[in-house]
Amino acid sequence: MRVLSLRYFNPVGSDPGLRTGLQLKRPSRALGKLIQAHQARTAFSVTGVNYPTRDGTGIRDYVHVWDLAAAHIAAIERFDTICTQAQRAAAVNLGTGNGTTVRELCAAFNNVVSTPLKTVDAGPRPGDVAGGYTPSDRAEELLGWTPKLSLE
Ligand SMILES: O=c1ccn([C@@H]2O[C@H](COP(=O)(O)OP(=O)(O)O[C@H]3O[C@H](CO)[C@H](O)[C@H](O)[C@H]3O)[C@@H](O)[C@H]2O)c(=O)[nH]1
Repeated sequence: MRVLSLRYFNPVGSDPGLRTGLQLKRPSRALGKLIQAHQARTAFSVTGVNYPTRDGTGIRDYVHVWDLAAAHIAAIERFDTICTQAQRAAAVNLGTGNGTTVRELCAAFNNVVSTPLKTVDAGPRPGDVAGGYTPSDRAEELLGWTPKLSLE
């Protein structure tokens, strides 16, 4: 068996034609929670404000679903050259290479909504980590893939 693993970092976004959007009634992840708080006009809880990051909040690599879709197409097209009998398995990180903190995510959200969101600082979620982000050199080398869309 030959396996090509695509390791998404934090997928966000929707179809740029806006034919899809948030599908979950009770989202648990940051962007879904931001949308939920905005719609309900409640405060968004920033879970963890003392991490060793530039503003103390968790840092993640938010990568657009449209870019992830393009990576899948490239993976199918190049599968036989990446995964050979000699090299049967490969793993590729898919991220933007840019870390975004929760406060930066909130600021980006507020740039595109009419009513700015209020935030409240809260304790860290159990087991949560400061986070990280990934370079996409390997994805570029193997898949010819680079992310095209930013958080903005
Ligand atoms: O209401 C919230 C929700 C999240 N965050 C913060 O936002 C950042 C991102 O949190 P997410 O839950 O959106 O993403 P995680 O990377 O922490 O985890 C999610 O993405 C992972 C893969 O990247 C796994 O799939 C995991 O199960 C899933 O919860 C974290 O710093 C978190 O503390 C808040 O401040 N408030």
